[in-house]
Amino acid sequence: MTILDKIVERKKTEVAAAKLSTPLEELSSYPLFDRTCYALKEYILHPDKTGIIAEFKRASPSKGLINGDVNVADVVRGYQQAGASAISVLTDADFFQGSLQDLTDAREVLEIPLLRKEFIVDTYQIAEAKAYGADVILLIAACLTPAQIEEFASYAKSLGLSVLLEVHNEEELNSNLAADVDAIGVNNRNLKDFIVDLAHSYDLVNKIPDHYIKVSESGIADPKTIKGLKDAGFNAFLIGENFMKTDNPTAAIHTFVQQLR
Ligand SMILES: O=C(O)c1ccccc1NCC(=O)[C@H](O)[C@H](O)COP(=O)(O)O
Repeated sequence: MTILDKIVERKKTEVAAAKLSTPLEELSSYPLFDRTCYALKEYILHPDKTGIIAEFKRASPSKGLINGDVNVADVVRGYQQAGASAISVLTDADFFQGSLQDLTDAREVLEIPLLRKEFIVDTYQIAEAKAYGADVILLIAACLTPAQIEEFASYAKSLGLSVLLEVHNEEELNSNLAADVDAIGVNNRNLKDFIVDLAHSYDLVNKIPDHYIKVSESGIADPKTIKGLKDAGFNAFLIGENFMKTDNPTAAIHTFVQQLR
């Protein structure tokens, strides 16, 4: 069993418990459920922004603890001030030490799109994303069937959320080009063995239809890499560990962004 299989198994149990403790009708009465979301496409394509989707990530299966001594609101506020186009917050507790509270704490200080970075296996988690403050959800092709991706993307759209579809290879890309997806992310990290290789982005960029926002995800640690990915056709860059592993993620993103200009 791979880590990804274990995460997905754990998610199914977690969702079943959440549905019992907070039924969907209750979620939809949460104050944050009734709001207009920030549209991912608009912020990624905005000329004053960097295209960076900066991620708040305390820990990961591949690296263990990355940074246990950080405040989510302080970090994401700093990311926003540095010119991030959007923010990603991991909400998984068992493998990434995240929470839905982190998502809400981030929402309170942001005026740019907020991605719930989660392993979505059920539409319930999409409603939960909206109720706790997200504007964008992630659908991971390696965890879902093409029919689920269509259904989940359509449900997210009905709630006004943007949808980022994550793929790792050409087969996942070609089987899942759903109409309600806004952005396609190529994860440079293989979620089964954690090997990171930017070649995945370069191999797939021209195969992604141009009406989708194109995002390169994982393993980005050098501003020069962004220049190369932009020249190849990417609009956005998901970066977590490179900022989070430092003592001061806000200072790290500021320095990184200055080197982009
Ligand atoms: O990061 C991991 O170890 C990981 C393991 C298993 C499933 C997902 C995982 N990460 C999620 C992500 O996709 C990254 O957090 C995101 O792309 C940022 O990557 P990085 O800049 O390398 O932190």
